[in-house]
Amino acid sequence: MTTASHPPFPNDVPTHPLLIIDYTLLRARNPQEIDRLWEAATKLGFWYLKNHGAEMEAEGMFKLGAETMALPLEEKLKYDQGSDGNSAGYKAAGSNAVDASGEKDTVEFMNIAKDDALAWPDCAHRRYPAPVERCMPTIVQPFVKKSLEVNQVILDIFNEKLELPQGLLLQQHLTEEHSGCEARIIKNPAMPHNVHKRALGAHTDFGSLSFLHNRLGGLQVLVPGSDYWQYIRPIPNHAICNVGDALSIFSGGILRSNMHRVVPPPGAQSAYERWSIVFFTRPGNNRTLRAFIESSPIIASAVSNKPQQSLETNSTAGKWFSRRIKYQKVINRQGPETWMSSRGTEADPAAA
Ligand SMILES: O=C(O)CCC(=O)C(=O)O
Ligand SMILES: [Fe+2]
Repeated sequence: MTTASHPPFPNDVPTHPLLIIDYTLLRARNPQEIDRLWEAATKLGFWYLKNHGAEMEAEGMFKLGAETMALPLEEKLKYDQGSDGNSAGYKAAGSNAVDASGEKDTVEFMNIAKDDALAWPDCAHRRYPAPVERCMPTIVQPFVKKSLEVNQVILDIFNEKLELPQGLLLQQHLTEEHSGCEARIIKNPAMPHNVHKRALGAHTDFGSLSFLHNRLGGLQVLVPGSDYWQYIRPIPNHAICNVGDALSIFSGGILRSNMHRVVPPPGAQSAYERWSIVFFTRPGNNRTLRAFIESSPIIASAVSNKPQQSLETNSTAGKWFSRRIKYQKVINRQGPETWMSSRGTEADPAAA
């Protein structure tokens, strides 16, 4: 990994530590490592993952990202995700709000749907800029497949810890079913030292599991019980994993979908472009988002202990996802209520 080209994360900036989970131990179903993962996933919902085996694939995605984002803006805009709630495609900087006031974000994304990556050379939803199409079989597909594999192992472990019937969580996330699963390339421009614009507003992730690779600081979490943002320090070759809304809802709130945001990197790192690569595992579009109370006594008891929390969304994963994307868009904004319409579990005070 190329870390030499930018200054290290400053030592004088406070960070929030995360548990470091070893994927090779998880794959071997090591009971102690599973307990540590469980602690991380239920208390904060974030952890580092080492030895995940996707280091080379992520590196390929960083290179592809640089080539893709270097295209002229007008070329990238030909692949725009639009404003109707579709995620796949390009999201220009400034097209999403970062808060209820409608302030604009500073990041650009290229979202590549898992369905398109796996259907290539056919197309499931849409086509992508030339570098992405060219690298689909050599870089995107291997990254998507590795990420799916890692997240499936974690889902299977959560399934057992939640005492769900075998395979129930995996059935919500079948690879061959169309879903919002996607690979994302994120670029935030270098910012002048005195500019503190939020790159990505405070949010919870929409899907089940996020597998994130970043190099510069800027990711921050709001730790339960505290009211200030804390940086997560990037560690070379360690992915940052987190639970999203869908998995939190399926688990009756036992697994935590925690608020996070992205701000410019701290200290001398702020003079550099910030890049990240994410894979989001999300349920099949037709799966209903609700707690599995009939399938697990521990989920049933978690739900009955928090009667105020709304875990009956009456929404499919596809609709939930599409609503959140649509109402984040500045172009769809009518007022603060539009931002509220884009919210997921973070809007539910009982989930805090
Ligand atoms: O870039 C990062 O470090 C985090 C990105 C993120 O939170 C997201 O894309 O949902
Ligand atoms: Fe996120």
